[in-house]
Amino acid sequence: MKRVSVFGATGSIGQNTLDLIARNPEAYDVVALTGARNVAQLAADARKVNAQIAVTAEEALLPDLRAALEGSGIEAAAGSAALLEAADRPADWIMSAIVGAAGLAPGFRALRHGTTLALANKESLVTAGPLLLAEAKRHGATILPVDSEHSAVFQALVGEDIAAVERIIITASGGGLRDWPESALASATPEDAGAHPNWDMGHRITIDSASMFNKAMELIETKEFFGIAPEKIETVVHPQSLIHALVGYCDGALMAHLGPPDMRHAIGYALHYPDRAHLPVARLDLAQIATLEFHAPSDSRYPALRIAREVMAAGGAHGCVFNAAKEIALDGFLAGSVGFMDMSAVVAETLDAMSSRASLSNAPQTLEDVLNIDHMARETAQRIIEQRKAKAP
Ligand SMILES: NC(=O)C1=CN([C@@H]2O[C@H](COP(=O)(O)OP(=O)(O)OC[C@H]3O[C@@H](n4cnc5c(N)ncnc54)[C@H](OP(=O)(O)O)[C@@H]3O)[C@@H](O)[C@H]2O)C=CC1
Ligand SMILES: CC(=O)[C@@H](O)[C@H](O)COP(=O)(O)O
Ligand SMILES: [Mn+2]
Repeated sequence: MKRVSVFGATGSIGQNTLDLIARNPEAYDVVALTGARNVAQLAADARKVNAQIAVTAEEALLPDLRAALEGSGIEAAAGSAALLEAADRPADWIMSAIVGAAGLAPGFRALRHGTTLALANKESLVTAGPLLLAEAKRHGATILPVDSEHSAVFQALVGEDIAAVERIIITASGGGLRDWPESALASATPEDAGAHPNWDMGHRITIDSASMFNKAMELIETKEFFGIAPEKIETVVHPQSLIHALVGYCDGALMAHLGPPDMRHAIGYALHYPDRAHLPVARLDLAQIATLEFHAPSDSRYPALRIAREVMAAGGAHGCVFNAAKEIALDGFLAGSVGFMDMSAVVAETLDAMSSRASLSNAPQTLEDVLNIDHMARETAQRIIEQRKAKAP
């Protein structure tokens, strides 16, 4: 039996992962499930898959989790130390699907044990890519990409020499506001931006799709994970989200990965890797689809893409600042204190402010370094939001 743990089990990726695991219960021994606020779901899933332990990130919710697990024999725990302890529990395969930089430390910890880390948490690579990959190498651990575009690239690279890659193209749906006139975007609300045209995902990544911060993160994720020069990484708007990525080789061949917009494909690929197994995803009917469209993303509509290019060029700790500032700007948007188009301004101003205060040119050497820079960037972004509010008419 494969010993598996799911971090972020109550979220969109976590639920899709558990769907695959629950379809084949005799194949898996579930070690740990983690969540945060949704302890009812966490406890129900822990019972369903007979997990050893359920952990909520929210210490105050431990009594609720204990009550929900009463009589099951399943351990309950809470808080950040408990998340790390869960990552220390022996497992062959661990899904990293906590949202935000909060997912970095548990995933990083799990690598110590030489496990296979299925990485949905893109923030880990944006924030600390080189450190994470080095930690995996040090301990003989494997990181498998789960983000749909990166899983697609990974699959298009099987049997190929990375040196023969001329370009990588990751596709973008254009997000929930793609049909809005650009002049109206400034007034978009979280509700407007929170409906994705193709994918059913968590609220934060759905809004990041609308602003293209999701694609901006994915450009950086591509650079970090595949070690490809930024100028070889492109994005193209593809409204159907059926081609997830393409890899272009030096002979002009372009290998595309197609599939329905269902994350159980990328999760299942990582779960069964290096084998392929039957997965319960729809099969594409190309004659029915008939048309696949593509167009270049507009620079003025999606400033996040330009910022990501600057971050990739600058390297060092800029990705960490970029992600932290983006998380704070998104919090502000959700709270109504930052406009939709102002999120990119907050991120750009935070990068400017941090560059003048401290040298970001060196890659962080330890997890503590990363967490310190992340903390500083969050404070800086928060201050910039306050200053912008004070200046607003
Ligand atoms: N959804 C998708 O299809 C895709 C997602 N990703 C990436 O995967 C990750 C997860 O995304 P998604 O599943 O959509 O997100 P969701 O918001 O649906 O789920 C997030 C999960 O993280 C938990 N969580 C939230 N905050 C914390 C915290 N501070 N500490 C510990 N756990 C926490 C949540 O718990 P609770 O709900 O109990 O509060 C939940 O289990 C993100 O990094 C995202 O960018 C990548 C590609 C596709
Ligand atoms: C499913 C997945 O991988 C998401 O990251 C997806 O890419 C979001 O869609 P867009 O960012 O293309 O709108
Ligand atoms: Mn993606």
